[in-house]
Amino acid sequence: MATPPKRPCSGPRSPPLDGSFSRRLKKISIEGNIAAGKSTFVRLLQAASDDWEVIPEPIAKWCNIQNDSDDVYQDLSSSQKSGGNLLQMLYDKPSRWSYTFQSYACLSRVRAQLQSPSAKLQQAENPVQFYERSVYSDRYVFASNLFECGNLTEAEFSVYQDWHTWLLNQFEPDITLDAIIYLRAPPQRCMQRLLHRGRDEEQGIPLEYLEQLHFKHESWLYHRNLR
Ligand SMILES: Nc1ncnc2c1ncn2[C@@H]1O[C@H](COP(=O)(O)OP(=O)(O)OP(=O)(O)O)[C@@H](O)[C@H]1O
Ligand SMILES: Nc1nc(=O)c2ncn([C@H]3C[C@H](O)[C@@H](CO)O3)c2[nH]1
Repeated sequence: MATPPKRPCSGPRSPPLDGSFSRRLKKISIEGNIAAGKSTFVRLLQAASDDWEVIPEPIAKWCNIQNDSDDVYQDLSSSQKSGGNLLQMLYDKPSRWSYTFQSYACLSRVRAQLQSPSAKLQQAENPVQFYERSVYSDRYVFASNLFECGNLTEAEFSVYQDWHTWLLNQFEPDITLDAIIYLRAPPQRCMQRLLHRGRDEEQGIPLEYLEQLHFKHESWLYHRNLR
């Protein structure tokens, strides 16, 4: 059977944006440790200007809310509807679920970073899309940390890195960020906020994990190139 021709990668499912809008649109990710305050901060950004649009981290998708009347549930793929709570599975048994979780988290971040601006944003003079985390923290913070802790094997991490590099090359320049805002918070403070927030899946997270993630954020954002 003949191989189908390669589809153009920039926005295959969305109408093309006009060139002047694409040039004006800025893409910024908000990075930080667990419970550093990213969701709180992006909610403030959303309310601050009509020119700003927020794309939240799709945690509801990872937790698979089992409610047919819920908009988020309607948006889940059929494989995920029967897939359980991936975030819970990750925290319960990281050596089994890290590769699966990391692949799915990254896929949802690629989708998020390629999301078409809303109709309202397309009218904006200085449009900005803010993302809660990015394909970069997925790799340089979370996947890298899971590998260093032995929860991703060498083979899994190298397969992950291979398709991550390939995917980003395919979607360049649409996926490229203009800036990163890092919310720096000491791990102890993140721990207090996390316990106070009380999300079920995260109840067993030890301080040591937050310290590892803190170190990964710092070394990634201060000592490495972003690509
Ligand atoms: N600047 C702040 N000062 C004090 N408390 C805060 C601040 N920002 C957020 N919080 C509180 O800390 C908790 C965690 O905040 P939030 O959910 O915004 O973190 P997050 O970075 O989005 O977490 P996650 O990494 O899990 O997505 C919440 O209970 C929130 O109300
Ligand atoms: N392992 C791992 N990889 C990721 O890319 C990732 N992104 C977010 N998270 C976890 C942190 C919070 O508990 C919760 C909400 O941010 O989800 C992740 N965990």
